[in-house]
Amino acid sequence: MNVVAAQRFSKMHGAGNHFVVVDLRGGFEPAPEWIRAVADPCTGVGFDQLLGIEAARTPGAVAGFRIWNTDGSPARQCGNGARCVASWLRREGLQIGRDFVLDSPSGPLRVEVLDDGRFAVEMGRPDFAPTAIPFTAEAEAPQYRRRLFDEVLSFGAVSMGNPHAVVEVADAAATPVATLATRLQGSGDFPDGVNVGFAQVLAPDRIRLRVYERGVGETRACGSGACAAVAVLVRRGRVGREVAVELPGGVLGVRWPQDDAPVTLSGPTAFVFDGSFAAAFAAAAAPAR
Ligand SMILES: N[C@H](CCC[C@H](N)C(=O)O)C(=O)O
Repeated sequence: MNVVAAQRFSKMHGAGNHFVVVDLRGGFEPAPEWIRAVADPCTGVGFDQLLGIEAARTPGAVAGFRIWNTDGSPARQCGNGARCVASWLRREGLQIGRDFVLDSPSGPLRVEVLDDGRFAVEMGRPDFAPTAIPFTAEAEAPQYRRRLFDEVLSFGAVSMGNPHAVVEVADAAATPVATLATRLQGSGDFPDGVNVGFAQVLAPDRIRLRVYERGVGETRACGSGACAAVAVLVRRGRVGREVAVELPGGVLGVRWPQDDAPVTLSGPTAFVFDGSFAAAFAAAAAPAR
């Protein structure tokens, strides 16, 4: 049987951040070339991340998932994706109640079902230690400064299971996001690369955010980026512990009750369509495991 031709998928989005969800439980292993082909919005489907559903890995979890970026690289954390995986599993008929655990590449995540297709995910504790990110700074600080070409960029850095830098800006809409983010990504300061957020504080409980992701580019929404932005801004005393994050694709809720507590991310999920890949996609796919 041609595993890839038979491979079904769902196109979903969470606050405008779009995903292709595939079920890996039958043994299908996506190859990087195949992932890049599916990511192309003209000749493939188009996504910010490919999400692969797997069996649970830890006791107590109902299922697991893996994450890939459009360039075929694996990612360790995806907040919007975790909500879409939860929604996908519920639609599949998995009896999961209102509160359950999913195994993500960066560890188990607790998920809560809210109303109207919304889900909340516990994204773990922000880790500001440079070695955890990883980031080459010698000591941890709320803000770092780096000269990049002709200007000095100030930013905070944190791991939400994946690496994030957060730059506070006066006007997110007017910020040259791609230029600044690719300079920071190319600086060599983040050995595993970095997702770069540009946050404009509107009020202590509301920010505007644009995120340029590692392995993807600018996205309409980034869940872990929203958590990272709030964590960095809380640490600098710029916002409170419960913040609405306005992204180009929608609004996400971020709550970080106290320093030693996990950050909770809430927001919408939506199904766009279901499909199955044509046989032509098989050419670039790896054999089944
Ligand atoms: N969009 C995702 C994050 C993807 C991060 C990925 N680009 C990486 O390499 O870490 C989210 O909603 O959290």
